[in-house]
Amino acid sequence: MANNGIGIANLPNQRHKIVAKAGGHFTLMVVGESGVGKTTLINTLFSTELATGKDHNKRHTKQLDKTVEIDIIKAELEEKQFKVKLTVIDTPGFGDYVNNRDSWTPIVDFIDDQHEIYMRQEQQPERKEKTDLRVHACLYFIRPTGHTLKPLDIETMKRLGTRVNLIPVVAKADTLTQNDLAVFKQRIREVINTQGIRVYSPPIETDDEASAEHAKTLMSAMPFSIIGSTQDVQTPDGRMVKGREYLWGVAEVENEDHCDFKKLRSLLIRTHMLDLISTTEEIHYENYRQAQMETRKFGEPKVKKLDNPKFKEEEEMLRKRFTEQVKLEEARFRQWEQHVSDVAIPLSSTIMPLASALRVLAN
Ligand SMILES: Nc1nc2c(ncn2[C@@H]2O[C@H](COP(=O)(O)OP(=O)(O)OP(=O)(O)O)[C@@H](O)[C@H]2O)c(=O)[nH]1
Repeated sequence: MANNGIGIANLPNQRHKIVAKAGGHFTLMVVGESGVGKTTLINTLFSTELATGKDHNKRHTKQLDKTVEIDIIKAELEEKQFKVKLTVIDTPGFGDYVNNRDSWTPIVDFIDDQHEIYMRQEQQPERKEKTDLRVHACLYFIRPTGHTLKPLDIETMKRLGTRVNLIPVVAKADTLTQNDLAVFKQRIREVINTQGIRVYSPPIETDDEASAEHAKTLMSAMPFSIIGSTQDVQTPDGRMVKGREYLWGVAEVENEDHCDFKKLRSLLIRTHMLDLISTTEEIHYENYRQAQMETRKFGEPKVKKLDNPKFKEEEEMLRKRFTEQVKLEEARFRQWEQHVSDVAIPLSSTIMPLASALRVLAN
């Protein structure tokens, strides 16, 4: 029978057409210390100058405002007539300070707030045009120290993993030797396991051997080592590739022997974008919704957390200083009072006889 595009068997094609026409909406968050290569990777991933780098000479001035910022970059990408509205959430300022305690708070709050905004919109009678900035994947950049995860990495990843599809990446993989990189990745995997950090794992489809195999390869490569570069360079054997040139040769972005960039790109853009979107909806958003529904009445606004731990710390310090100042002033006042009463006693001893003499005179 000729396939005329009608029937249940054609549903996947129909769905493909509908989805292709409507396009997708994908939100990617990047978290990592300054200069770890976030901007470069974003530009390498999407082959465009999507994100502009920061002025690294001015980085020291960030110490003054002491907050992690949230930058939103929007772009529309098209590949093979499939449009994707891409939103990249950058988080400059993370890990830049001497005391980085709680520097994950603005990031975690942003993720929660997006779930909250979406949930509130769903509860409205008119639900057509929803603003949706729920984060579908979060790339966590690990500095290539070659040692292990830092406490800040562990604490932040723990909090991110329960809220979002967390994908850890080892940044600037070209700065480590292949051997050191393998050891570093193994150590990170061990810490992730022992600390119970939840990371995104692609689903293993039992009915599709090829994709199950692909998913397994992706999983075993976690945390993905990456090299970012938008520069075209020539390899010693004459190929033009995206990479970074060194005296010893070229570190190639798309060479699987050099790093896992291709695997990461495949996961994000080619094979698992839809899964990242649906797990965000079905797991992370549902978790948030359920947790909120258990503690709030329908339609009730969220109690805004004013107790940012960082502000709380400052408030506590101010209160202490104020109390000390008051105590000091009180002591000074008491001293002065004592002094006044010491002076007043001899004075009263002269005034009193004078008063009785006057009274006698008056009589
Ligand atoms: N060796 C090496 N250097 C890299 C790599 N990726 C980026 N860099 C360099 O690292 C520096 C910082 O890169 P950015 O992409 O601006 O880093 P960032 O994380 O966006 O930094 P902020 O914008 O300050 O948050 C630049 O000089 C890049 O050329 C990489 O994979 N390997």
